Amino acid sequence: MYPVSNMTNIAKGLEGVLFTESKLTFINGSEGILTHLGIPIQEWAEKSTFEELSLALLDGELPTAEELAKFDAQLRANRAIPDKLIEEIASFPKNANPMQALRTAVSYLGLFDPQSEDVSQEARREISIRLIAQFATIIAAIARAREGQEIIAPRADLTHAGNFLYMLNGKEPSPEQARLFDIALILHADHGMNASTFTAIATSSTISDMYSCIVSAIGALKGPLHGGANEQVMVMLDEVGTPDKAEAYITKKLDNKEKIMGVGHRVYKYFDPRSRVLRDYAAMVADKEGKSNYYQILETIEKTVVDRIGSKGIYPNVDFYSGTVYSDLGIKKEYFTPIFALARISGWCASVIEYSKDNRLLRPDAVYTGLTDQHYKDLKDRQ
Ligand SMILES: CC(=O)SCCNC(=O)CCNC(=O)[C@H](O)C(C)(C)COP(=O)(O)OP(=O)(O)OC[C@H]1O[C@@H](n2cnc3c(N)ncnc32)[C@H](O)[C@@H]1OP(=O)(O)O
Ligand SMILES: O=C([O-])CC(=O)C(=O)O
Repeated sequence: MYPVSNMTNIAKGLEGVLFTESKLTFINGSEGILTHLGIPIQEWAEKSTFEELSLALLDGELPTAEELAKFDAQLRANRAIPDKLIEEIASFPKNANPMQALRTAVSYLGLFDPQSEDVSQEARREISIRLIAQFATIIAAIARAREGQEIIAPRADLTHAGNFLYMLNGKEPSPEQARLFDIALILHADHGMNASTFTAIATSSTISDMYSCIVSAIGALKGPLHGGANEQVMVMLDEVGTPDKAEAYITKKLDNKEKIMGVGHRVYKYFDPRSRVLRDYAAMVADKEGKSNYYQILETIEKTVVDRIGSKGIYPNVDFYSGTVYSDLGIKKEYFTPIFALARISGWCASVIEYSKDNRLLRPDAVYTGLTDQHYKDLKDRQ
């Protein structure tokens, strides 16, 4: 008989387990507070840019104007992707899931990077800059190819957000549209030890290469319990149809013990502060464009959920309102999760770099609950 460990210490879902230190992101889930480098997310959204937050996360400090200008120039200079990759993306099956396509494209991109096997901190940072820049080009190319449209080359004279919308929609966005998208990217850039960041770190903890870390993270973000929820919220809105049907729809789902997408969070037991910022923009868009249908449905769903299960700590998360903002920018729901990745690439890279400074192999354990004292039985003796 082998010793069998006791079950009392299982932290299911690693809930509340502290495995490392980080100076990047702080979350207070009971009060709905999120900060990066100690600065509230609302201030980042109001005053900063995705470029600046990305650099601040990579280096763990606010950049000077000169450092930011250099980083911005590096991003602009690194937007192009290899022709071979463009050809490959153009040949992906049209019905492939865009997150599968992204995972494949990033893996393929790594084959062309002569630095890809270098796991030094300097190389990890240089690769990160290229990945942040090239994610935009890859995701826009995947969307265009999937829609049967011509792939558009990046432009160096536009901001990161503006250039992405240009490559995606085939026309330059207005400054307001580019800024709105920039804010959405800021809100999604990092979020502590979420499942995809943890996955990236787990891969990096074996001293694996940057591309492998990011490909692992894309796979984790894809699921509907994490980044995939934003697309599912739009599916729900289309199922509901009109605002007057929202309350009955949600009540029925909750009565049937079904989950509502875009609400609930492992850490937030109150409003996710990112959902408040996005709600304000969603409301603005609804008023301005007279497109209030989705917004009104969401408002009713929010009220019904908070009334019914707010006491369990279930409130809207970041995925709840983001889709309506993206829809207004002409983005189809199939691309919402890749767009989450477009922002989260900064957090993934920054977290891998931070963890690698004082690496320790991640290797938790499981309580063994299987058989003991068995012996191999020949196939012929098994029933
Ligand atoms: C960017 C992001 O990743 S944000 C999260 C995006 N994901 C979603 O929006 C998917 C919907 N939400 C969920 O599935 C969950 O809230 C998660 C996975 C995000 C977090 O789940 P957990 O921390 O494991 O919470 P858990 O499942 O223990 O829920 C606690 C209670 O709230 C209920 N609950 C949690 N989320 C929801 C939901 N979305 N709808 C209805 N009830 C819910 C659970 O059924 C459970 O009820 P019970 O105690 O009566 O059994
Ligand atoms: O932190 C989490 O578990 C999920 C989340 O909100 C994010 O990744 O943005």
